[in-house]
Amino acid sequence: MLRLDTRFLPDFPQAFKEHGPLLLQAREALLAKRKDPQSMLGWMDLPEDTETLRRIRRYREANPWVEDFVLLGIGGSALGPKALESAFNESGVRFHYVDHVEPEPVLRLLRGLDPRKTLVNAVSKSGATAETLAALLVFLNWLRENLGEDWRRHLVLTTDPRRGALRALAEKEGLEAFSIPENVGGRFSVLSPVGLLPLAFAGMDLEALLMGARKANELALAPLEENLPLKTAFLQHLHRHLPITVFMVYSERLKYLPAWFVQLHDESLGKRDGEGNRVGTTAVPALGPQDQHAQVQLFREGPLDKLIVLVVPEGAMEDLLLPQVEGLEGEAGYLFGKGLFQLLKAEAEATYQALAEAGQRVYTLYLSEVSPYAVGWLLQHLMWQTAFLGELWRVNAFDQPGVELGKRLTFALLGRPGYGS
Ligand SMILES: O=P(O)(O)OC[C@H]1O[C@](O)(CO)[C@@H](O)[C@@H]1O
Repeated sequence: MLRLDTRFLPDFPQAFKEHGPLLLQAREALLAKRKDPQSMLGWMDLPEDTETLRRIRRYREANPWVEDFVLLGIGGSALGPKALESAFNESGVRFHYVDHVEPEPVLRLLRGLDPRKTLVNAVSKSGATAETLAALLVFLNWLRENLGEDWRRHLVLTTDPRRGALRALAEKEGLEAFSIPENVGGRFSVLSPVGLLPLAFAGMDLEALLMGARKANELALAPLEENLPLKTAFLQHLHRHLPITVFMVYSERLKYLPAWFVQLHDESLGKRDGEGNRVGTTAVPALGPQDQHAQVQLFREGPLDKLIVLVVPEGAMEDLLLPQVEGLEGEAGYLFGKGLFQLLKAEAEATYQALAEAGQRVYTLYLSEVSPYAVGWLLQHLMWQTAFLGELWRVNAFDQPGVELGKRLTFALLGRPGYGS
């Protein structure tokens, strides 16, 4: 269950009603592109793809020996699985993410792994990402050196159905490979094999995850009054004059979710529009209660230049009672006999009120609980929010031209042929 609370934005309901035609027009414009394979809207259909889920489950069952799962990938090829595995891994399989190029942690990882018990999943839609290719060179060589001809069973690829270096490698070596649909972009791919394959090894309830995402799809197509994604897209649109949008999650299990949202929001919406104007707001990640002892100072007394979104669970899957401890009555007596979740909820509510009191524009998305269903709903909801904003801000939410120069300069610095010196 996902519930929007805008009690500190009293002007919102009326403004939402007044902008109804604009919002419905944006939705129509987006949906009109749905049939065009170039439109990159395939993420809308992922929650219905039960055939891929069946294939992934069969692959998981055929490989019960895995004790360490190493994901090689970056950006949308790592952030989604990392966020969900961190929240829902109950399997005992250890996960490692090589989504960087710092040698020491990679060396430490290699020295600690047993290749016979390790499955490496290289994830790259393009098959051209330098960080992922570098990691693949290391781990493919490591598997070959340690396992001989058996190495092929320990490497699975997730990539484009037809193109790119990873697809070519899979075909040449007869490797197991899963496809990222051509019309699904990286930061929208968490419900494709990019997320589903690792999460199957993490023992996550993937049916519930996809069921929640289907709920978000249903609401995105609903009439205005029930249309949660249009409501939060409009909240972002109404506050587009504020340069910062804070995404603050009150869940330790979801601590990697803000990084996933930062890529989704900033890489989709930080663009030039049709007239060449620079468009976009900056997503700032935050974690409760950690940032009550950090960024909240800035949010309370710094510039009133932020739209703040709190993501707060309303219930716990299980709670932990705080015992009485003799000698701590003075300072901690008010906690005796309360549940830890009661403290989490009180702190989230207090922060919500304190931020509103400071004059920041703030709203809350309440999750019924941190469950696969509720988080699947939230992820797909945020993808719809982002896609609607692309229409409202007249930008292409599904490309990322701005990241290309850095890649070309890297190639030149490394002397890649055809990229200058
Ligand atoms: O999955 P790939 O093609 O390796 O891309 C990884 C990431 O790099 C980007 O393409 C940006 O360079 C992101 O959009 C993407 O999530």
